[in-house]
Amino acid sequence: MFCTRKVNDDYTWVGADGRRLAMFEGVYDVPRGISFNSYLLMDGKTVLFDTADVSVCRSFLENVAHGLGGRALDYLVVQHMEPDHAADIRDLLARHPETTVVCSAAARNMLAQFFGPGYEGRVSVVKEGDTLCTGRHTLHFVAAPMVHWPEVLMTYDETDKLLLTADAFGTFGALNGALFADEVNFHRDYLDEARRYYTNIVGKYGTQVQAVLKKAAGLDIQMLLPLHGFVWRQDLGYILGKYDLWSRYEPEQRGVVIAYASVYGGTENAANILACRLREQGVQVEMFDTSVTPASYILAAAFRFSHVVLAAPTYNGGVFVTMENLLHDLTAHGLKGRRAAYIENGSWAPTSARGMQKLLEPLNWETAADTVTLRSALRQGQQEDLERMAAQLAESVKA
Ligand SMILES: Cc1cc2nc3c(=O)[nH]c(=O)nc-3n(C[C@H](O)[C@H](O)[C@H](O)COP(=O)(O)O)c2cc1C
Repeated sequence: MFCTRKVNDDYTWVGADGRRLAMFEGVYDVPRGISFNSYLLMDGKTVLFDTADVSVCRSFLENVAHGLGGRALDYLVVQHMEPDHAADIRDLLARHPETTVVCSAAARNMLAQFFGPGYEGRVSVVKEGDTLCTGRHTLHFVAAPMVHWPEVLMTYDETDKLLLTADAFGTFGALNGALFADEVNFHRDYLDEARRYYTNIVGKYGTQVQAVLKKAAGLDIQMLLPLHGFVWRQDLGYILGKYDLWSRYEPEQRGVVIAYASVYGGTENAANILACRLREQGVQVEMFDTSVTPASYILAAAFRFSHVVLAAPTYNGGVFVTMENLLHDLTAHGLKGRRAAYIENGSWAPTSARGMQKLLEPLNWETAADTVTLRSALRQGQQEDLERMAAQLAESVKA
């Protein structure tokens, strides 16, 4: 049975929630599920914006059929070829031989890569500035290359003043019956997952996001329709403001993320003591054990806060493996402008601070405090080293 929601008079959400996915894109756990959004415009011509993930194909096709109410599907606008939105294209086009695919030239090539030959005759390639009139509605295509794939298009409906944003403004988390961000307490219940979605999936492409935000600033936008998460029809400045900060790599909050790795507890002990000394000085702290918390959460926290403390044992002459993994992730996402401090540990030749700094070199982070070196465990007098680190960090956080 169909499960759809009206966005407005002419647009209908025909997507689906997924709650059985263990790992989104094979990397990100999604304990609260994820939605795969697709939108149907019913006008003189009918237009579907993107398809959905293979896991929700049956519900999606049922929703589209219901939304069309027996009418032909004139256009499928493919804004993004990533399979969580494009996997159902083949099934959809098999059911609708009348449909023309509207997409960028890069998406046309990917269509052939994913689905083989046979679609060329059904594709109409559009580029930035091209329009499609469907009757009452005029659609403008806005190129959004590398937000976060090269073929991405966004679509601006100048009639209803809404922007279909592809993966931008998405969030992890199923919709659970809500469609609009103003139907939930987004700030309290979804912002963390929106940040984790943005920073991990789009975060590397801050420059490209800034370019799209500049284009968006020139449009009168009343609604944002992303491919995951909620439709924004109120307080658009809130989410646009977050995207502006995140894409400029500006922290949302002054404070310290402490990410530590520890085999036997010595490094963890030092990290806990440092957290106490920081709190005593009124500094906001968030702590993560890199062996327990997936890197995606720690990366998102590092985007949120201004300072990062990294604490890890030396491991076979290098850095303990779960910390090494986190540092690769931070570097891969190009997070700029954080200030860092390091706690290293080793039972015979502690070198993990140097190892961590080397891994983070491409980010050019400034160092905010003297490194603390443990030899197996904190020894008498080393509490003072941690106090000094906390004082230096507190000064830098409050600067
Ligand atoms: C597999 C393995 C490799 C290690 N390699 C080194 C090393 O190369 N240099 C060193 O000084 N300590 C090395 N250590 C020792 C740990 O770094 C040291 O015991 C440290 O104090 C552990 O900190 P923790 O109590 O936070 O787990 C190694 C330990 C293990 C288990």
